[in-house]
Amino acid sequence: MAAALQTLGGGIGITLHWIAFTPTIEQQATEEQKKKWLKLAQDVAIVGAYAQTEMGHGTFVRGLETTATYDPSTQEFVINSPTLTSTKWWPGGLGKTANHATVMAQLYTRGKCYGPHNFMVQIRSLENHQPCPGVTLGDIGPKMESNGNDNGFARFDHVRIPRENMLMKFARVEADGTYVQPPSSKLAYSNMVYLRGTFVMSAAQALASATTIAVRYSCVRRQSEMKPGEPEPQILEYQTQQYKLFPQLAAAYAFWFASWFMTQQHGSITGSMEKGDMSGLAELHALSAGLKSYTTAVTARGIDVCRMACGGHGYSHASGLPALFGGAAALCTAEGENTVMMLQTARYLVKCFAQSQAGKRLTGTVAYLSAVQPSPVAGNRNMSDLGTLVAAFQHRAARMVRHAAMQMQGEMQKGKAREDAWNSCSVLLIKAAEAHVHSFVVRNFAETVQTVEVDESVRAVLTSLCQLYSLYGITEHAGDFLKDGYLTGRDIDAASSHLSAMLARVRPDAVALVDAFDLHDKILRSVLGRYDGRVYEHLYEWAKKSPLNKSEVHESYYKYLQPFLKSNRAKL
Ligand SMILES: CCCCCCCCCCCCCCCCCCCCCCCCCCCCCC(=O)SCCNC(=O)CCNC(=O)[C@H](O)C(C)(C)COP(=O)(O)OP(=O)(O)OC[C@H]1O[C@@H](n2cnc3c(N)ncnc32)[C@H](O)[C@@H]1OP(=O)(O)O
Ligand SMILES: Cc1cc2nc3c(=O)[nH]c(=O)nc-3n(C[C@H](O)[C@H](O)[C@H](O)COP(=O)(O)OP(=O)(O)OC[C@H]3O[C@@H](n4cnc5c(N)ncnc54)[C@H](O)[C@@H]3O)c2cc1C
Repeated sequence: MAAALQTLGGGIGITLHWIAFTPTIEQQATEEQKKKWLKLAQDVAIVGAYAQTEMGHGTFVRGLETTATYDPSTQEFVINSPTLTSTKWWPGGLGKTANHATVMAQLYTRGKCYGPHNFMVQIRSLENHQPCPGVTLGDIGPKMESNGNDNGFARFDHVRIPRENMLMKFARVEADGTYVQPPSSKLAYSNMVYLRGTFVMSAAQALASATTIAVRYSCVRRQSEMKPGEPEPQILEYQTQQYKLFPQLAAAYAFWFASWFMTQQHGSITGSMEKGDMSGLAELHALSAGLKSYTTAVTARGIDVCRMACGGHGYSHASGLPALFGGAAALCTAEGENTVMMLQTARYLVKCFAQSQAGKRLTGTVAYLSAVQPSPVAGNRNMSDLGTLVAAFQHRAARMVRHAAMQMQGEMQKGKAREDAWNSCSVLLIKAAEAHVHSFVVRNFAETVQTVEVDESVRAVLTSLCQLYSLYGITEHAGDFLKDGYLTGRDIDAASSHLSAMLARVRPDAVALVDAFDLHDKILRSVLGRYDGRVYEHLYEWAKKSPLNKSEVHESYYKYLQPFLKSNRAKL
């Protein structure tokens, strides 16, 4: 259903109905409210948007300007857009598709502001789809990609909704206007944590798609001479092509396994939260924010590497790679801009470091921060051993977290306010948080390949892929590992030569590794990545369908070129 609506063409966007609007009802509505709206949403009897971001604020949720003011005399909330910058801006489906929206607004009752909360607002008539009274709607215009989705704007002119339309699972407003606190003010943000977790899977899927296209095409494409007089080789025989593609292929698997962990963590922690135990929320937020930021950034860069590895045809929309890149680029900004998200993870790491310094034993994804010894023990390490590689990444992350936190402490000891010290160390903090997430992805990848129930021959291939991913990370960030002598130059050279060996070892399984994603041609939508490998015939057919080829001489010749040529010839 969703796919059908999605492919209806321009102006229809139902993605956010499924990934944001409906989950918000599931996570933030009371049982009573779920009875009223959840089935309607699940059956697409209503279509919703998740309207949080405004023209003036996306990152800083506490700065949102839309207001929801409680009127006890009518037991209604008045939803209002007081300024131009309070206009809701970007929500998917808001422009032309949705007839409902969960609107994030500053809640006012009895003259006091209680911060951002979610409200269910009907925005279009269920009869004729016209905007409801007081609601102004529209599309925000063409974007980098995903132009089939009507990301829209909305303004509210004192729109009245019943008190019961405030999503009240966590916080409540009683009939007399009394505000009842939630167990944590951040529970209103819970759906963002959920969505960020799903972005990790989207990143894996996007990178899986891009590597499928590029690896298959690299087996079809033959170019140049490796040895004089020999036939042109498949471009995948070039080590440079393997160096471009196989780390992205390994990352797709690494991120897919990380998304398994994220899904499991989200389920178990939200399960505990349902029973009132909020203790896991902070780590869940930090992990989802960091993984979302890290995986989407690596994926966007990786898709562009795949695009470039396909030469000119990679730049054509026939490849499917520009569209994938545009989508992945959106994942870097949406649902929490990547820098801001990684800073959230850094904030959590600095807190955990301080607790560890105070003697607390750390657990979960930060346990290694307490265990790692500051003084490195140099020596000839076995750079093909997964345990050695995981330990190297954890040492690097622990060192960088410690360094950033100590730098910040130093700034504050010089008299800087905490916020100023934070800002002046934020580049170090970002790098430390990235190293932390990278070490988590490596450890999780290694643990998964060692425990996942597969045939031993498959385990061997996945182990090679994990070694390749880890060795690539070490050689790409060699300076971080060399800095305190934990790894030596010899170790880095060993890592580099093992990486070359891994490229050669993965080569025979490369096509099987992408075929394992089982991405149908209809999903891949790529002439270059076709399962049957008949690229050139279908590239020609694809080109012939270009709108410009509808006429042999395009109308622009008569309008512009012909007069221009004539006038130039007349001057000769
Ligand atoms: C191997 C692979 C196999 C593959 C198999 C293939 C299968 C087949 C699949 C098919 C494949 C097909 C290919 C698919 C390709 C897909 C890729 C293309 C997709 C393209 C789609 C385009 C994108 C569409 C979707 C877009 C959806 C976007 C929706 C939105 O954007 S909604 C709006 C999102 N907005 C935000 O996120 C706002 C961000 N800002 C904030 O969250 C907050 O403002 C803040 C930055 C966190 C700051 O908040 P505060 O100021 O309040 O907090 P402060 O920093 O002061 O901290 C206070 C304490 O609060 C804690 N805290 C903060 N937030 C949270 C929280 N959420 N939860 C808990 N706690 C929180 C914080 O930690 C502080 O705590 P303290 O330190 O203890 O004090
Ligand atoms: C394709 C797409 C779909 C979207 N769908 C939805 C949707 O359905 N619903 C919805 O509500 N929103 C949606 N959004 C909006 C999205 O959530 C916001 O764009 C996103 O949260 C980023 O906020 P912003 O645009 O205000 O960026 P800004 O925060 O203005 O970012 C600009 C720059 O400022 C920097 N910056 C900001 N704050 C800090 C800080 N504290 N420290 C350091 N640097 C900082 C950022 O790192 C960035 O470099 C969508 C966006 C896109 C692109």
